[in-house]
Amino acid sequence: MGREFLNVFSEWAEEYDAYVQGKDQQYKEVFADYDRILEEIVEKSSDNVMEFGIGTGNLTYKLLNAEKNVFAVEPSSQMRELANKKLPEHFMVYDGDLQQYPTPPHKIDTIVSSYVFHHLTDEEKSIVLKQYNQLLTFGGKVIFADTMFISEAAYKLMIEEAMNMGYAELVEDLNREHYPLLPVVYEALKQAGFSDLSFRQMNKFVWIFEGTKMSY
Ligand SMILES: C[S@@+](CC[C@H](N)C(=O)[O-])C[C@H]1O[C@@H](n2cnc3c(N)ncnc32)[C@H](O)[C@@H]1O
Repeated sequence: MGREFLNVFSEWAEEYDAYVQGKDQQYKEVFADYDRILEEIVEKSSDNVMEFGIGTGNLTYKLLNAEKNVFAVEPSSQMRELANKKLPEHFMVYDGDLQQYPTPPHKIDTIVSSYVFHHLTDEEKSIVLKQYNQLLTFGGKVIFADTMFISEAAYKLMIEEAMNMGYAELVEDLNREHYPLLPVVYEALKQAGFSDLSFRQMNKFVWIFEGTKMSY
């Protein structure tokens, strides 16, 4: 699992930046306030950041501009190629994913991702959050932005709404991938040893959640 959706992104890579800027009506609301979402992650981040699933490098770019030290991981070679064009010449983007990644060369006090966590099943999410807790320095944070739903009913309603709008691609996406429920993520974060948990809704689909490592 984990890399099961990779071909979607390899095919989507060239057009991805147009989507996040609202090119496709079906995904307009998913990417509403995209830049503000990334900027909020940057504001919350400390100096030594690990980023998963960097895509074309939009969040990485903002993190580097804010003078963060970034260890960037992305499994799609097409996405890595596009990110390399956007990012500074000698910046390395590593081949890796949410579950398997190279060891960071420096300590990590913040782990971030945007629009990525739903590639894992709930069980896999729980496992990796425990690993991230181990990876982080004391007081370190996990800060993820992704599509999430407050309940199963809210998830179903969103699929129904997309169906009524005739958004076949979005309906297929919502049915295929593992968009989590907030209470499930809350419990997984707690079980993984994170405290000071917070969830903030950024648009109709996307929330940013945050947890702090307060014990070893
Ligand atoms: C919707 S894009 C988000 C890209 C970028 N983070 C952004 O906010 O624009 C999802 C990215 O996650 C990557 N991805 C897919 N499966 C993954 C996995 N298991 N672990 C890490 N990244 C994954 C894809 O290749 C793609 O670049």
